[in-house]
Amino acid sequence: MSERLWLVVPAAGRGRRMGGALPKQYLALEGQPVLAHTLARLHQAFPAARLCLCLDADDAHFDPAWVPFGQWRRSEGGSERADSVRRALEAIADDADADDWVLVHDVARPCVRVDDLVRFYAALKRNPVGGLLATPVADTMKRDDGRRHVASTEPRDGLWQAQTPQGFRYGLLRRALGEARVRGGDITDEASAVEALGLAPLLVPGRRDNIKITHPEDLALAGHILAAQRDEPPSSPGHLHEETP
Ligand SMILES: Nc1ccn([C@@H]2O[C@H](COP(=O)(O)OP(=O)(O)OP(=O)(O)O)[C@@H](O)[C@H]2O)c(=O)n1
Ligand SMILES: C[C@](O)(CO)[C@H](O)COP(=O)(O)O
Repeated sequence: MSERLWLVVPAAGRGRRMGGALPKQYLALEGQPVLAHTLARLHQAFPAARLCLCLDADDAHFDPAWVPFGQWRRSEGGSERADSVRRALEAIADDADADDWVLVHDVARPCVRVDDLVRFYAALKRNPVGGLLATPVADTMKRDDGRRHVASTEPRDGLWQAQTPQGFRYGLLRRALGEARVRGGDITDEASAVEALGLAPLLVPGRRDNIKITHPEDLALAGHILAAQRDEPPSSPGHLHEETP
């Protein structure tokens, strides 16, 4: 059987840093819930992919009308993001092959560009380990002394900010997240679980407008980004970083 593409969208977070009663994936962004924007972008890039959407078991806000995919299923979220993704991989186990690609994309990143999604997937195919969209750190980095005073200025050379999607073969990702669970500790993205196996995921240069809506001010920012992206000429390079060698 030929390899297939699965999209896993963790959408079971409570949005504690955002605050408010409604989880951030259901907040209105340009007249639509954040979740609908994110799924629409993924569908534009990968219309034939199979989607697994991680939702909280008690989610009272989700509407299946927001899902544009023909083939999709929902899985139950876990207590942490990694648990939600792990459960999604279990939920597709009957149909997924070890060599299938799985792209994991936060529901809270609705501004990801369709051309970056397509470019990212193409880049993955050139790297057996898989990889992630990321941007080089652009600010001067300070370490604090625990009391909000600067202890040191840290070199930023070689530092990248991890984004999503992060993409790996199904078999590798399932093993990596399974072993991470046994080891314990905090895994905030898929790549770190794969790194712990001694492998080196590819850093695919992304763009800084693929923000994660985390804090209250991010929602307005996402609205401005979507509006600006709409007004861009189709061939605009945006703030794309050079491809790494
Ligand atoms: N148990 C969890 C926690 C997070 N997520 C998802 O993982 C992504 C990134 O997480 P984050 O921004 O931390 O979202 P929240 O957990 O909702 O936010 P917070 O940490 O502020 O509570 C989001 O798409 C979120 O819905 C998830 O599916 N299951
Ligand atoms: C996966 C991620 O979006 C990459 O930046 C991020 O690690 C999620 O982290 P969070 O602390 O759970 O928001």
